[in-house]
Amino acid sequence: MAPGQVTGRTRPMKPKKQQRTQKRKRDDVDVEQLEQAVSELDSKATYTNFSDLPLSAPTTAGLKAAHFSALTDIQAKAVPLALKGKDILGAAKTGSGKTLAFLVPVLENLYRAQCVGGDAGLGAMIISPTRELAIQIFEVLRTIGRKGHLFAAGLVIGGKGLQEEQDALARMNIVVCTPGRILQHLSQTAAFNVDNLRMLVLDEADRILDMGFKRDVDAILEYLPADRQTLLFSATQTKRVSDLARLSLRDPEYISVHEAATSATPKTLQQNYVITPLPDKLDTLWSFLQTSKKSKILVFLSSGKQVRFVYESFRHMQPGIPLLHLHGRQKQTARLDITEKFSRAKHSCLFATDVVARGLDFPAVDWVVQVDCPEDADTYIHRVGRTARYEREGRAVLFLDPSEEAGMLARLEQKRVPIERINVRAKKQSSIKNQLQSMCFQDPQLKYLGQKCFASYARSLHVQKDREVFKLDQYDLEGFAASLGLPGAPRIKFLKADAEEVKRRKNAPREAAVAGSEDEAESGGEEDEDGAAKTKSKNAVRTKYDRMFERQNQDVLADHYAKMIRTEDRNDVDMNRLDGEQEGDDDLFDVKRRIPAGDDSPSADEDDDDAEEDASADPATREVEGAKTIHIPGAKEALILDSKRREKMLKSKKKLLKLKGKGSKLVYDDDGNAHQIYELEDEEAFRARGEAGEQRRKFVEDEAERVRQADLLDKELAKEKKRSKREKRKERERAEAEAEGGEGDEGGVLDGGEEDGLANFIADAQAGSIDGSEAEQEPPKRQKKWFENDKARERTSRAEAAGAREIETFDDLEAEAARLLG
Ligand SMILES: Nc1ncnc2c1ncn2[C@@H]1O[C@H](COP(=O)(O)OP(=O)(O)OP(=O)(O)O)[C@@H](O)[C@H]1O
Repeated sequence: MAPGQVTGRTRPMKPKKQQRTQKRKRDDVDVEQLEQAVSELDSKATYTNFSDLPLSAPTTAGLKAAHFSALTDIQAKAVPLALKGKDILGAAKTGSGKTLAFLVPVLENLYRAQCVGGDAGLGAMIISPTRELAIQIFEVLRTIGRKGHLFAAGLVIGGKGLQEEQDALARMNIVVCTPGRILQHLSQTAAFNVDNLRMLVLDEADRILDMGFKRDVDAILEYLPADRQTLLFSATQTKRVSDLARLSLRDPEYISVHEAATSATPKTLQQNYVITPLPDKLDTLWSFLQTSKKSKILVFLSSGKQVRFVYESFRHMQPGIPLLHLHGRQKQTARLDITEKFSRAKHSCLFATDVVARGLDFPAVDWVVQVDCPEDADTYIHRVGRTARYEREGRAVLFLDPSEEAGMLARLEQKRVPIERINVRAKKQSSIKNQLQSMCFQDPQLKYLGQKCFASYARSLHVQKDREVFKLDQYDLEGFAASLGLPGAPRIKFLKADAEEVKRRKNAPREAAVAGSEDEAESGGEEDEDGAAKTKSKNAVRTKYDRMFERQNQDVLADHYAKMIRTEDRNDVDMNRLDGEQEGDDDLFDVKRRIPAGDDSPSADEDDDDAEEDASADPATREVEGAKTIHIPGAKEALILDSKRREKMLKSKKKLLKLKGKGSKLVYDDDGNAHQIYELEDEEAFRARGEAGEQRRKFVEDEAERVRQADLLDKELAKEKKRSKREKRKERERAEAEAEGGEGDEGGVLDGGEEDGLANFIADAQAGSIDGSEAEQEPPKRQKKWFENDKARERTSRAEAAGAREIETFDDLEAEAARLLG
């Protein structure tokens, strides 16, 4: 089988094509025999090997080449039924071979239907919730289809040019895809014809049918012919009647390999949990890595921001095991690269979101560590299923906050997940809190990541549906912030439920924009992190303001933005919130839209991105009394919003700075803690040191002594300076004297050393005199000074000339002085 391959019919037949045609003729005979054998197949019988089933020669050869011979439980039950054209809901444990349970029937049913080549059109569509899983399914399809099948198969998951995919789609017989991208083609690619579709497969069906993909899947189903075979597979299967109705299943067979089993997870998987209060989670994780350096570990965290922070901070601390990280916000190429690296690695630790929780078949994972509690038992089952695959051994450990223990254990018990508590050995437990703190202090980027990590974790807790497991008020969030190395918990604002309606009305324009974009996401979005459909606009025009207000966690400050805000306590990032708003502690983040007075539709300069950032992010902008007065922290007075010019001013960082007061100076101690220059001492500590008068006297004495010592030092330094000055002068005089003594001695004069300038000047003068041409000349006339007339200058010159001639000794000088005075 060649992916994306198509045969042309207008050109003369090449030898290869001839061979193919002959092969097809042979296949026709095969097909008839196979049809007969399949119709006689007893779907209730127990089959143990692939060779027991009526499979085509290419499939048999492909399976053999990949060393698949014995059927797994799910394969033994599902394949015969699927070969007979039945709709199937297949549920089996993770790693039990569900992929082959649907791929073998896909190849076989299309083969028997001779759905091959460009004219046959698309015969089978296999939908996966994530790109990584789609790629993996496609690889397995290639592996077992490469021995003689002529289907054109393709992968449509985005990340490539749309045009490229469009061209290939028109010729495909089998497509493996993600919901968002295939829907995009169904609605945009004219040549993509699905009228002949015979089989639809949903891998991780429960995930694909849940709310995140609902709109996409419903829209896809609209395009597909109703007369088709549908196969649904998952480790946690849906049996909801509404889902089955949506898919128009025809008398489906429900095959559950779980139901007979005592547990929903593989027998070879050892599962434990440890009670770790939220603030100690990273310490426990670090300690775990320190004791498992020779393992392959997959660590699940609840969001991409958590993943980034843990990866970046742990990387700096050099844990002694190669680290990788994967989340939905990474570029597709990077994601693939990391997936491959982790697959190949022998010892490595991958920090990841639930984007890798389902279906991925990383070889030989030793440990699955769930640092953040999964949202439900199904997610737990999929996560731990990344280890102990297909009869291999594996271990899983779940970190639970004390408040999560009872609720989560009850959920796991309901799903028949056997899990036991273990304790962390105190001896092995080490703390990285101080290291994280100093790293966050030194690296503002890391601190910013930490803030975002905190906010996203708090948000993830808040949006959890299962309130019996996730009790928001029982988490030590302050301690958690400290454990991330943050100087305090970024304050996250939760709305009060009853205040929600008021806010909704106030924020109506934003909500409309967000709702619009969500619609888009569900109908045309691509998968983003954690497998959720990503917002993607197609028809609605979204301005940058819409995007701006959709942003989450605006209350966590970016560095540049934090600098603009005067706070008593810099950790309290939510200090400058709207006046009069009440603090709630049990509801959603408040992402408050700040509406300029008298203008609901943003009118600022669309090109000024900085301005947009500042204006959007600045919680210091307040709405007071109908949003007419704005208070800028640090500004002397409130700013009245009475014109567009003033509004603009608020959007310019530079202008905003002008309105602000100056910051106060801080000094940092050796541990990196900031202090005011003069800080009041703790009163108790002060009293403990003795009576105030005595302390004062001692202070004065000490200071006097310090001043005396400093004075002595100063005097010594001054003396030293004087001495060296004197020596330098003497040195210079000596050099001058030597130079004068050596006049006429050419070598001596020109070898000026330190006093080159002087030596050269003398040499020039000599050259003039040797030349002789100007020997008898008068010295050049000096410039007239501003107070001299011509006569006065003449007089002075004569006197100078006379003086110059006569004064040679001290006696001459005295005589001249007497002459002048007399
Ligand atoms: N018949 C078989 N013989 C030997 N190995 C098999 C067989 N079927 C599947 N495997 C192997 O078992 C592993 C798990 O298979 P697969 O990925 O299909 O599991 P799964 O049930 O889809 O798991 P998940 O629920 O996590 O998606 C793979 O490495 C695959 O190669």
